[in-house]
Amino acid sequence: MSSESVILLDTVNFAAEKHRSQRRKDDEQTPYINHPIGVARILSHEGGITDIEVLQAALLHDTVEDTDTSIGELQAIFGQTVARIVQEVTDDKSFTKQERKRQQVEHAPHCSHQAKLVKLADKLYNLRDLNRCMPTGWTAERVQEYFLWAAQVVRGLRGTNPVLEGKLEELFKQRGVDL
Ligand SMILES: Nc1nc2c(ncn2[C@@H]2O[C@H](COP(=O)(O)OP(=O)(O)O)[C@@H](OP(=O)(O)OP(=O)(O)O)[C@H]2O)c(=O)[nH]1
Repeated sequence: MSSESVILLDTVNFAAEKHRSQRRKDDEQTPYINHPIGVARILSHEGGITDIEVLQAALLHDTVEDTDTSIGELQAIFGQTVARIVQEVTDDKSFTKQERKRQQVEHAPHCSHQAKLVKLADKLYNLRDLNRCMPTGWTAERVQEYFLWAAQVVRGLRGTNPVLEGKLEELFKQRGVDL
């Protein structure tokens, strides 16, 4: 097995252990790990990304925001670059949800190219997931609001990956949202 395959298996195993008890918000309570794996797969299979550190960061992108993982832990195990990308895509949960949403829009254009890739794939996954089924308790209005907000973030990520941006643009168009 190639050393990169070994690294990716180690990374996905770390993420799976960290997200072990978490579920998505859909009625089926899909295991949360499906999301980071899907984000990494979008990058490799649709975005044509082979940069292993971007793929690792995608697998780990919610570990600091949503589990007990620290950036220092990621740095020690996976190195400085992977930890830095994850840091860039991690919301500061000490702020209100509204403020975090505002910060994502403001920060998107200033992220590194690697972090922008992870953010694009993350949004693509979540928007497709919303088209697949509504999270428990969500209304059609909340879904539309998420699309509108996501478009603001994606506007700040333009010029990063034409394929992913094209697919996002199509999803926004279907909802009547201009990019
Ligand atoms: N579409 C969808 N999303 C789900 C599901 N389960 C969990 N999520 C997560 O919910 C978040 C979007 O919901 P919001 O209402 O905006 O945020 P909240 O988590 O603070 O409630 C996203 O996380 P996030 O880290 O806030 O991502 P993002 O909003 O930064 O993209 C998404 O990954 C699901 O079944 N479907």
